[in-house]
Amino acid sequence: MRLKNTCTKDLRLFLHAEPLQILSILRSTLFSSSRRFSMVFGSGDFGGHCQILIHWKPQLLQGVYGMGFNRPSKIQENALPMMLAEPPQNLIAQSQSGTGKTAAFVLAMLSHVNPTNKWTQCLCISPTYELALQTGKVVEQMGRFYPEVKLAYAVRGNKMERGSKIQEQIVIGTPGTVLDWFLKLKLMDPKKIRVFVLDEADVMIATQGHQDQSIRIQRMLPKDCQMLLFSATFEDSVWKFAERIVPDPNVIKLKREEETLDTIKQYYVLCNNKEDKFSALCNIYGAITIAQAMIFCHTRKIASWLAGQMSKEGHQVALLSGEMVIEQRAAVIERFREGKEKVLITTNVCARGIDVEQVSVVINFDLPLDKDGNPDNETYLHRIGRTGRFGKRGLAINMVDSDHSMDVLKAIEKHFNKKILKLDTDDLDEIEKIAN
Ligand SMILES: Nc1ncnc2c1ncn2[C@@H]1O[C@H](COP(=O)(O)OP(=O)(O)OP(=O)(O)O)[C@@H](O)[C@H]1O
Repeated sequence: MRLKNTCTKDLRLFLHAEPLQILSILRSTLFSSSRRFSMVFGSGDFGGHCQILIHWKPQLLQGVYGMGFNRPSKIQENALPMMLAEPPQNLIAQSQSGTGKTAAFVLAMLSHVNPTNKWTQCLCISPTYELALQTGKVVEQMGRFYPEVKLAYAVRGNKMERGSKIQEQIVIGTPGTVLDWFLKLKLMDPKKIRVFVLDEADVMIATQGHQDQSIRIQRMLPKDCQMLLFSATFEDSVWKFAERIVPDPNVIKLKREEETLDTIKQYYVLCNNKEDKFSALCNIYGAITIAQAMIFCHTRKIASWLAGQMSKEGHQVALLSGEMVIEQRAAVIERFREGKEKVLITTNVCARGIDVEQVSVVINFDLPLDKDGNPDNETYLHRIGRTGRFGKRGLAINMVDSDHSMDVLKAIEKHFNKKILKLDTDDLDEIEKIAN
């Protein structure tokens, strides 16, 4: 067992260490001195220095390695020791999109479950149906060598009978349905929950009613239940919410300029109108090979116009928008994930958090604005985070078509303190260069 540095921030564990050895080192270094500490760490560096996931259930390690994970990301390296500690530690954690937060808390949930107990012990709430299903998929994949652990989805459409009891140890759902399962249908006992995860806290509070529902759920849980909250961004409102949800937390937080990943290159293109933006898009497609792309538009009308134009050009296009029922949306995302369509055109909210590995380019056909027409930095971050997943390189291209959208771009640039470079889409050589 080689341990380079025993300071909490820099704890490095190397492959081939026995799980029990690791555990005892973790206990003696991380947890004995102070129960509460915070860390700030750099971005985009998957370092390669930490080589093992701390674990002791062989079925779970098998699942982790079976997913092709052989080293943890920075957030996993930092958060897992706290999440897996005894006694359980509470955690508020921020990490950029696509850096492995979901995988981290899924591993924590799976490791805390007692499979012989046939009741719900771990509860994860997600802001949308799609995200709940996506997280469930990770549970299924990671837990596939651990079949004793079962999963249920507390989402709209999953009809349950009042008074029946949920035997699944892990429940993933959206806040409204989870509340119904607790209160109206009495399907599970909140007092038996040992791990509570709130995922995508920033998206959660942006959805009407979810904030209050989340707080109501949290209040029903036992005092010693482990509370974990994750978010890609931490505006003040998210932070206040997080503190209400997670008492006495350990905190992992990023500096503002670390919020955008260095692995995602950001550009803007100057255009005059939507037709002009479309021809810039065609030039980009003509110059570089794009595995899969996501294109964000401000309105459904523009999104469907663009989908029509791109289809005429021979692209396989999928359109995702808010007016679709959730099952339709899930089906569109699934087809895109399977690579049946190469382009996904969408409006704002429903595409947050979607994890599709092959997305190499994100295009903001329209820059993100909040409901008052101001720059929406959080949404920008979520959108560009659909590419550059897990240390891969990604490209984000913003279409600017007015003085106002230029102002929006400048404001976003200033907010994240990251340069967004100009791209001339008439110059094919230049486009080719940025893709390399
Ligand atoms: N240790 C690992 N090694 C290799 N790949 C990993 C590892 N952890 C996660 N991944 C993969 O990286 C991608 C992003 O992971 P994940 O969805 O957990 O990120 P996230 O931070 O939750 O993203 P978001 O904030 O967008 O929801 C997924 O495809 C996942 O399978």
